[in-house]
Amino acid sequence: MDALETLNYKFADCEGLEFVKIGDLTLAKIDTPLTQAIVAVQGAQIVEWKPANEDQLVVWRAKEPTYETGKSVRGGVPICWPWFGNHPNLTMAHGFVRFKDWILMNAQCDSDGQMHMHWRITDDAESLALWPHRFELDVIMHIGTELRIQLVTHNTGDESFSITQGMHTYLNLGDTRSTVIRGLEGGYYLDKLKGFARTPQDDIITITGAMDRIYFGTTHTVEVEDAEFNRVIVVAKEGSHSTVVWNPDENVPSGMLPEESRNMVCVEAVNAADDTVSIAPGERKILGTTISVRPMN
Ligand SMILES: O=P(O)(O)OC[C@H]1O[C@H](O)[C@H](O)[C@@H](O)[C@@H]1O
Repeated sequence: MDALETLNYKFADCEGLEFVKIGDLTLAKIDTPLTQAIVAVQGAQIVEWKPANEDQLVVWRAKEPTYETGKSVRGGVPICWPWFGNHPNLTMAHGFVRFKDWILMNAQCDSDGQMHMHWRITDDAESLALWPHRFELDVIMHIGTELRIQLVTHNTGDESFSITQGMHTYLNLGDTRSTVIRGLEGGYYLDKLKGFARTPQDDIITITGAMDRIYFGTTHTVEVEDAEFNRVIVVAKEGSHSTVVWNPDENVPSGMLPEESRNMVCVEAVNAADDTVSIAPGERKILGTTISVRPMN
């Protein structure tokens, strides 16, 4: 049996779950009375998600992404760990776990159609060469009318370590030009497009061009009001004191067409820059995010 057949055999009793291969990647396709989602084994990455009763995806995926080993699918919720953003020496942004194949420890579908998945990776020779610490990393997903993801870092070594991390959540919008983002006003952000200049955010956010910002002191829920699709996407979080808001405008990265930036924004539950997390030997710490959606009117 190859890896795909093994997964389909092992989780054959889990209704609404099927494993398929696209390009290089093995993907879990979830289709239940409550929800539709795709999760990649590489990176334990949610690739797309919506509640079954929504017409449009809530978690966005590029129209023509590449499904390649060593590359995140453009969209979804890439897991960034153990560093978020650029590394001082390596060219690899957002850590290495988004490029690793994760082990699906368990998958279970409730009778109402809610899917639960538990993914794990641990340190190995390759990870230790990039980042010299022992760890066990779990991703717990509850996929239903809401999408809840928890990233649990367990320090299995005998020295403390420090991480930055993120749930790089892409949200699907009818049109950025008629979208506002509430919940980050009143604080400040570091503007990556202006040399990380510290900038106050007095008002609610509108998306008028490229933005790449880290908002600080933001533990609370953010609401993304999308007039075009007449809905509000709610991003709640735990264990995070910073939030990234990103839209590339026409400077799109690989795997995305320039016109597609009108239909997405990333609102990311992160621990970024000075918002580091220190984990003692034997300790576990959680970063979590919950995405939900409601009608605007
Ligand atoms: O292309 P990626 O490595 O997935 O990164 C995509 C984006 O992620 C974050 O939101 C960063 O703030 C951006 O600067 C970066 O361009």
